[in-house]
Amino acid sequence: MGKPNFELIRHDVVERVLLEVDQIYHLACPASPIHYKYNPIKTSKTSFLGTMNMLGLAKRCRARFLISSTSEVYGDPLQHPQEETYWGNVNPVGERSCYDEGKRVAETLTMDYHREHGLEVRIVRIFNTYGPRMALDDGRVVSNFVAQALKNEPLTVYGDGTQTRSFQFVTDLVKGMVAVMDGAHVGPFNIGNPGEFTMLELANLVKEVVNPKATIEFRENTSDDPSRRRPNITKAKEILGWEPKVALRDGLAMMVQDFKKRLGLGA
Ligand SMILES: O=c1ccn([C@@H]2O[C@H](COP(=O)(O)OP(=O)(O)O[C@H]3OC[C@@H](O)[C@H](O)[C@H]3O)[C@@H](O)[C@H]2O)c(=O)[nH]1
Repeated sequence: MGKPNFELIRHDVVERVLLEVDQIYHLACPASPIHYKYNPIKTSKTSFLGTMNMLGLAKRCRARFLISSTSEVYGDPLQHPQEETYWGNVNPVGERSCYDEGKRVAETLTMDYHREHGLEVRIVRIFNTYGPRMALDDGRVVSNFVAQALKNEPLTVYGDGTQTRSFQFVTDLVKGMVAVMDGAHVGPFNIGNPGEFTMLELANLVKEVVNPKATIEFRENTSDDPSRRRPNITKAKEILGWEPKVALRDGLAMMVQDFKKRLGLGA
């Protein structure tokens, strides 16, 4: 921002756009379950038509194209931890499938442009990510718990809290994506932090780091919630020399500073 060669354009990727570019990081899509389920047909359109439009743009400019895919392509995984070679266990007719199947077809389109048109493409599968500047109403678990703990509200644990996730700090993700884009391999690459936690463990860690007086409230879980998730990152480590550096406890502390400011609680 403010740099002479920087241009910010607000545009819906579902509509075509003519730009001159060398590289495309195609990240456009709601990623929080409450947001992608809010308008599921639009989520599918964004994943399919949006990706097709961005691939068309990459083809016209001969630009290198990176698709931000997701750990959700593995669905409720029967393999644990998940390797890139795993084809996944996704419900095609469930409430999450607009996103899961949307990202799966986005990967398919990406590979077809690569095979049919020789386009240079890269695929990253992003695992749960958190960090400063997340929307306060994002709805994903880490930002929910941090905001709730700061506001002295109960931490809302969905289901019995035994489901697991592996959380990566945003700066690790950005470094991973750039390493994939600048590297020589198409992927797919899992980009995530293998440190795995149950939601109850996460709630207790947030209590410890943010507010020891916070309480926990159990809520009904959402449908098709994956029971466990953890990336195998051997491929990214060996091929790209990338691995995450920020531990959950340290990442949470950095997030708290930012959330405090934005909630008007003083840093
Ligand atoms: O307040 C909450 C929110 C969520 N949860 C639970 O926490 C777990 C994680 O839920 P989130 O909504 O943060 O994220 P999910 O893992 O379901 O989906 C995410 O996965 C990977 C990314 O690609 C996507 O950004 C997103 O779809 C789930 O088991 C959910 O039930 C809570 O216990 N309490």
